[in-house]
Amino acid sequence: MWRENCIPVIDIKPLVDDPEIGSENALSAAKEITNAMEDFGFVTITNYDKINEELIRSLTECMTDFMKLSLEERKNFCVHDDDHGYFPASKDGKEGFDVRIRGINWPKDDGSLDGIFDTRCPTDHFQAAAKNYIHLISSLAKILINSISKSYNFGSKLNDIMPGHRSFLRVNYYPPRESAWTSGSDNAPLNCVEHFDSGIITLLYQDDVGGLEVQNPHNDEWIPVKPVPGSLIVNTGRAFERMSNGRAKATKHRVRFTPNITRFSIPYFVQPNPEGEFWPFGIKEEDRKYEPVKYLDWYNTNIRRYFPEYSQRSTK
Ligand SMILES: O=C(O)CCC(=O)C(=O)O
Ligand SMILES: [Fe+2]
Repeated sequence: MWRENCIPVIDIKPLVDDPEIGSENALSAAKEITNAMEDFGFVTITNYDKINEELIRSLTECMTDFMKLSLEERKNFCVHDDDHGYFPASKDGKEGFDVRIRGINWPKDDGSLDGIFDTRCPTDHFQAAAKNYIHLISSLAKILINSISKSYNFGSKLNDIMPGHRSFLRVNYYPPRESAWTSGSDNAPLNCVEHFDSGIITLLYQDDVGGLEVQNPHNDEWIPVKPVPGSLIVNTGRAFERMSNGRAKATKHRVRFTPNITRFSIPYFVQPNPEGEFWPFGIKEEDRKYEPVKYLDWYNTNIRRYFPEYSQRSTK
């Protein structure tokens, strides 16, 4: 447990080159990821070169242009009854834009994604950049879900609840501010409140400003998740913790306040079909710690209740 107080960095290329995990190298990358999900709930992965600087720049430039609109104009892109579109700053001062392709199927092996593009974007350029990002990140999601399924003997159970998935991309924009809007359990000034992610996994890009921290559940200490150029972060969501019978850990995280600087992060929240049922897959009935639940019911009763400030938005 918490072998060292720093988040492991893993080269993902062996797994991308061999997603069926036939080679020793792919197997050892898969194992390292599993270990990290159980120790920290967080891992930094390198060498997924499809998400490159240019792709990130085009998305963050579109978001920067959008932020030049007045708040009133930006609010035209809010979708109040569903989980996409613009969300203005609330408790922690962070704002952002959620973009969703309702995945009819889980991505095909060539990375192409069938789906319905739900989100009205501010410009065609924004829409194209978001679509492009979602296509490339969701093929990484598929590789990781496959690796998780193999490591935990899920069989096809997890893949079976992915068609119709409601994964979504969020572009988080932290405006430059002189002081923080909120603080943490230890009074640290924050830019993003302490929270768990709720889905299966989150694939997160953070820029080089820093500030992301994860809590060691054993001693409550906050550990920085340092920006590593060209990397992405993978973290465990509550649903995967449950599916793995508590072996993978969803760990609390937050973003520390940094004065007078704009910060971007881009999470892709991998979530199953809201109607999909899950339980500790691959575990004998008598050893299961959790009952079967439907994703949306479980989210509404468990997650929304405990983190109202962080989950006002639906996962439909
Ligand atoms: O901005 C970050 O680095 C983390 C954001 C985050 O945890 C989230 O949006 O769930
Ligand atoms: Fe998060």
